[in-house]
Amino acid sequence: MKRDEYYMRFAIELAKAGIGQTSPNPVVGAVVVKNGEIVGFGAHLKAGEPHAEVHALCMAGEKAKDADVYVTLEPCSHYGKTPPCADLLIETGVKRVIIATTDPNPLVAGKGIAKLRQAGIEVDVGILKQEADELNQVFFHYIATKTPFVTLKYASSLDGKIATKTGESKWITSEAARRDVHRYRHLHDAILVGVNTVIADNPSLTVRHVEGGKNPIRIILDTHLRTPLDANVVNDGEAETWIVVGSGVKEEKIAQYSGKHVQIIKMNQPKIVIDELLKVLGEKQVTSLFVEGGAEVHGSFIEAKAVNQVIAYIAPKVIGGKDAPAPIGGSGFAQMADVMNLKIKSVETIGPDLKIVALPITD
Ligand SMILES: Nc1c(/N=C/[C@H](O)[C@H](O)[C@H](O)COP(=O)(O)O)[nH]c(=O)[nH]c1=O
Ligand SMILES: Nc1c(N[C@@H]2O[C@H](COP(=O)(O)O)[C@@H](O)[C@H]2O)[nH]c(=O)[nH]c1=O
Ligand SMILES: [Zn+2]
Repeated sequence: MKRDEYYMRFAIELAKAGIGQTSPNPVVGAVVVKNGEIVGFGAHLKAGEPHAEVHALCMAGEKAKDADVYVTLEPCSHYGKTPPCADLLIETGVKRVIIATTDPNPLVAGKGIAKLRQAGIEVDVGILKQEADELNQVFFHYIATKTPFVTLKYASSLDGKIATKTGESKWITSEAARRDVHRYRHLHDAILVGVNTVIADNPSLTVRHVEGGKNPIRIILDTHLRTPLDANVVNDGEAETWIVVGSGVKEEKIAQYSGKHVQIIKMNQPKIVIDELLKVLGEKQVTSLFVEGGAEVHGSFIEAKAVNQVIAYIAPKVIGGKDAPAPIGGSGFAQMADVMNLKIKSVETIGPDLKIVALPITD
């Protein structure tokens, strides 16, 4: 068993090579071992390209016959954009397949394991399952719900303010914390802010502090289409930009943005309903959504119970003032019995700031 964990840990490390670039696929790592020697390994790097097992078996060549193969996710058994790995493992004549976790994709979900066993291959499941599941929390959520995994992020002062009473907010957190935020932007398919943030901050919402970072799709919640025509997000062409508006917005108003680098998404209700929005984004293959505020948007996602992860950056500063805004707007919960409960997943310092990651407790 110890050897199995050793090789699976290596496969998990390999899987991380694809983090942030395999969407809408999961990240997967694979290691081929023969007579106690690693003879091949691989990771899935991009949707549509070969799967981890294919890379690993290709590297192993002849040595893959009668070998042990460690995979962090159940080998696929269907023809997606690539042929099924289970069939390749069988054709190759491997002896044993060790799997960390099953694949909830209805097209796979146990069929890969069944196929291998029917072919007489020994299959062990569950080695380092916890660590392997952690890698693909976004993929597992998306496959199950067809809506994006939502991370809500805010930066506040020690006394819980996201700006001064005059609306100033540059900067609350440090350069180091903001770099960390850019890493999350790179990892996400899309980033979302409300039109008030666009009006107040004129943000670019791009990834600048990360080498080779990819810019997520920029989504602006803007019920009445108030996004300034000269805003960065509308003019810089740096990233795909969608403005989500309510059904009451007039076509001639939408026409004003026709020459801009934006796509207007008109919902079928006057107000933007978060659950509807998430379905629309899921249909557009947005598997992960980074909600960066402001307070009203955060309030609407919390009230819709549409948050899967909260990341709070707390700066050792005191802004004060009853009129200075707090991170979560909206009407809020009246009774303590109704508040949103979370479990703290991690607390760390980044530069002078604190970073807390918390996961909502779904009863
Ligand atoms: N004001 C702060 C933040 N403010 C975040 C704003 O909502 C908005 O996303 C930024 O102004 C966008 O800037 P950019 O041009 O996209 O880099 N976020 C932070 O993490 N720390 C802060 O101090
Ligand atoms: N990336 C990955 C798997 N991904 C599985 O296959 C599906 C994508 O198939 P395709 O469209 O052909 O790329 C994806 O939804 C997930 O269920 N499976 C594996 O055996 N190994 C891999 O490395
Ligand atoms: Zn596969």
